[in-house]
Amino acid sequence: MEPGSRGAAPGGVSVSAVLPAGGSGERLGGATPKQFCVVQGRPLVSYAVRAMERISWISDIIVVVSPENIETMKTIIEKYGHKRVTVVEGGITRHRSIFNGLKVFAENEFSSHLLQKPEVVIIHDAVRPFVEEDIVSKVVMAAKEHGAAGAIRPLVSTVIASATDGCLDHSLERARYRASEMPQAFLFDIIYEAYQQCTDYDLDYGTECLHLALKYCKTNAKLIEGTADLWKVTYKRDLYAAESIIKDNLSQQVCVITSEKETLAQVGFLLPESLKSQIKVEAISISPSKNDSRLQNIISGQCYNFVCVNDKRCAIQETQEIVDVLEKSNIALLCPVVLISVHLDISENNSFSIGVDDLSTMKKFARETKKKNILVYGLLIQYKDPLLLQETVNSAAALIMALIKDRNPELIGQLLVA
Ligand SMILES: Nc1ccn([C@@H]2O[C@H](COP(=O)(O)OP(=O)(O)OP(=O)(O)O)[C@@H](O)[C@H]2O)c(=O)n1
Ligand SMILES: O=P(O)(O)OC[C@@H](O)[C@@H](O)[C@@H](O)CO
Repeated sequence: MEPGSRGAAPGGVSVSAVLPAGGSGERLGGATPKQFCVVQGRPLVSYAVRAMERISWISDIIVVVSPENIETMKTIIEKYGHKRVTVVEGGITRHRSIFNGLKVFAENEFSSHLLQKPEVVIIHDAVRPFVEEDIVSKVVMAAKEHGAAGAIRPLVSTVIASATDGCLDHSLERARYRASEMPQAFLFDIIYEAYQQCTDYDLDYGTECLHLALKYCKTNAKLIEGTADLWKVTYKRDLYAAESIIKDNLSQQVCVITSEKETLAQVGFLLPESLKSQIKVEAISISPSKNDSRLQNIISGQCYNFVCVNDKRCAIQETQEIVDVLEKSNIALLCPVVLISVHLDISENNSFSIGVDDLSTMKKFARETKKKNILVYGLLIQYKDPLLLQETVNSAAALIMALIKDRNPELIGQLLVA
């Protein structure tokens, strides 16, 4: 559902979310706090915001950032068209940031306008980009019933306690314990009351919101088994892992576009067949016009990869028409789209030649299109002997999959040869 339209919250409760994003990311290193590190062209925080936006029954999304990042966050919201988002100033610790995020519903000193207090408030670290509606709904429903709820995951390592001499004192039976993850959710009044009663020690050294609800409101949170992708980006390896998962999510489907021309029909059939063993393929035979319903449906289905098979030496015109359709659809606003322009040379003597001018035209076109977050690559399929057609098409399919999976902006405008 598009952000902005309201759906029915689970159990009919009003729900809002607080995303703490005010940290400095010391453990990850680098000058940029991890929530603002760019992954596939977009800051990490934008993924968590988008995940909450997609949940239509979340009324307000509060992003809590450090004072020096307020403007950065507002720019991100503007650039990526995020809706229902309010930016609030964070504190020197995560608990203090979360508390500030909650205050915007209770005290109007923290925001230019007092937001409607929700019955249930979700708290979700902004550096946990992979959160789906299902787990959020389960946690919210459990919080409505129990007062508090949180996602948990099995421990990977055993928890041990060290003695003062630095040696093992004891270890915990791993099966009895779980890792506390996010999202968490609370009846607003419970978690707000808990934060109001917090000592400075709690606010400065605590790491667990569920504990605050228990300590100050005698509320035993309901624990909900979460999915493996709820992990938090903490170290550099986590950022690499997040990028890899996002690329994989973008590489699930490809649309192969060929025209009805006879010269293209064979490759236009063989190429999708060769790709089908590696990726979901939508093959359409059209001259891409702006209002072709099949192309529009494929784009609406969140397809981020397109292959355009042409028989012209430098088919920028056809590719430009697809770029126009993609740009109009806004699909590249949040994630880069891969567009591979396949040039077919099946002439007897391979007279088809791509000159320096063609290559520089393609590079120039690709550089311009990159500004629209569309990555254009060239691929030449040439063969003389019809018996080599299938082998050449298989090689082309392998190159197409490599370009889709890698989504490397440094290779835009280059011409690969199958
Ligand atoms: N003063 C703080 C500290 C942390 N957070 C947020 O709380 C979430 C989880 O905290 P953590 O992973 O510890 O983030 P950092 O504190 O930035 O990491 P580090 O401890 O490595 O500095 C992050 O989204 C972080 O931005 C926050 O809002 N305000
Ligand atoms: O301790 P950190 O600041 O790294 O991250 C906060 C985590 O402790 C927290 O997100 C979960 O344990 C759930 O409370």
